[in-house]
Amino acid sequence: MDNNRYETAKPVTIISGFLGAGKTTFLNEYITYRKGIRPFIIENELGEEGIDAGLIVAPGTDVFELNNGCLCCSLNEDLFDLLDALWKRNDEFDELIIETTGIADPATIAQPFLVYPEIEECYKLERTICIVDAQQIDFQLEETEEARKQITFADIILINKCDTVRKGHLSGLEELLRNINPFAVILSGDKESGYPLEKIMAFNRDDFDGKIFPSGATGKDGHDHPILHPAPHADVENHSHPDTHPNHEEFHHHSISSLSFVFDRPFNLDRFGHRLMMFLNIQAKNIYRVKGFIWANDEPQKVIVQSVSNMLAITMGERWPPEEMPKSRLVFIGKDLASRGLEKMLAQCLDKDFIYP
Ligand SMILES: Nc1nc2c(ncn2[C@@H]2O[C@H](COP(=O)(O)OP(=O)(O)OP(=O)(O)O)[C@@H](O)[C@H]2O)c(=O)[nH]1
Repeated sequence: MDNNRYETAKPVTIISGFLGAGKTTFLNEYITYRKGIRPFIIENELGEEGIDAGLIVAPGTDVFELNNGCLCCSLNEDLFDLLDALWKRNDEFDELIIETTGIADPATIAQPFLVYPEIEECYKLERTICIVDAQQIDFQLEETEEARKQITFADIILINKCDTVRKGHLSGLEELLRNINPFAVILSGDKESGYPLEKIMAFNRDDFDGKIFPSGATGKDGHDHPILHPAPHADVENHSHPDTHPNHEEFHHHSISSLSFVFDRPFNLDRFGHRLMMFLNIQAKNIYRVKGFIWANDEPQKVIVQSVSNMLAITMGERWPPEEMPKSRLVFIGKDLASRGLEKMLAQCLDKDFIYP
């Protein structure tokens, strides 16, 4: 990267938050609010199948997908290369936004921006926002370390999904979050009533510099070694099952793993919704997140599948492009995922009578 770029350094926003907290939903609002400012978005997803990029609503938004790994560990080296490559076309965008995976440690992703001078010259980390699911966060804090790390490193904690909890719950939650991170600005909102974007944009990280480094991350000074480490190899398994056509990709990150499925035969939508709901109810403690698009019989549109814990939402997306053979893509993220059971359950929901054209 060239030197003396400080004046033109691109502002960077990191959006973190546990699986399904509402990062992509917030990102869509953020981009809409910043109309006229050209964002470049880095979408990092755990599974082989990138789903989030397809859920970005602003047309023509520049989205780069980094899938099948986590920027905070296995893809950390890729981030450096990407930032380098991106700088060469820096006249094409005004700001950089990174949406992390739901289990990323944002401190590791932010570190290069804060302590690596070559990057700091070109990119200025303006804010890290942690999206918190008002309803699920107690469970997530109890069950995982990742949710706590994300809150600890945030400049701004945005309590999301306030529509799903009672008002009284929010004051207790705010106190809990303040105990975890006393330095963050705590805000709240939800997708229906909106987010306090003006306050978020007014936040100036420089006012807080030096105060918010948790253990494991360091301030601007004192580093004389490269921050980006070579990636440890992800543990990848690949199976193929000719009768149902799913592709499995599994890798482990901390104790959380993901399973991706691709099916080229349509689902029976009623059976799918019913079976998945039952499965989630039984497995709610293990399955943190399901997301994807499915091809359902007789539906000209993609069917969007979203679940956080055992809350399942099935909605209609855009039409399948006529030139594209529809395919269902589903990602399951959780602990001790039973791949055989999941595959069997999904295979049972396929439309058995479908005949390939
Ligand atoms: N009730 C309610 N649901 C919400 C709100 N925000 C997001 N959701 C829903 O929560 C689900 C997950 O939202 P996403 O924005 O995809 O969450 P995410 O954090 O990007 O998910 P991952 O990238 O998989 O970690 C979707 O079904 C959203 O529609 C909200 O404020 N209220």
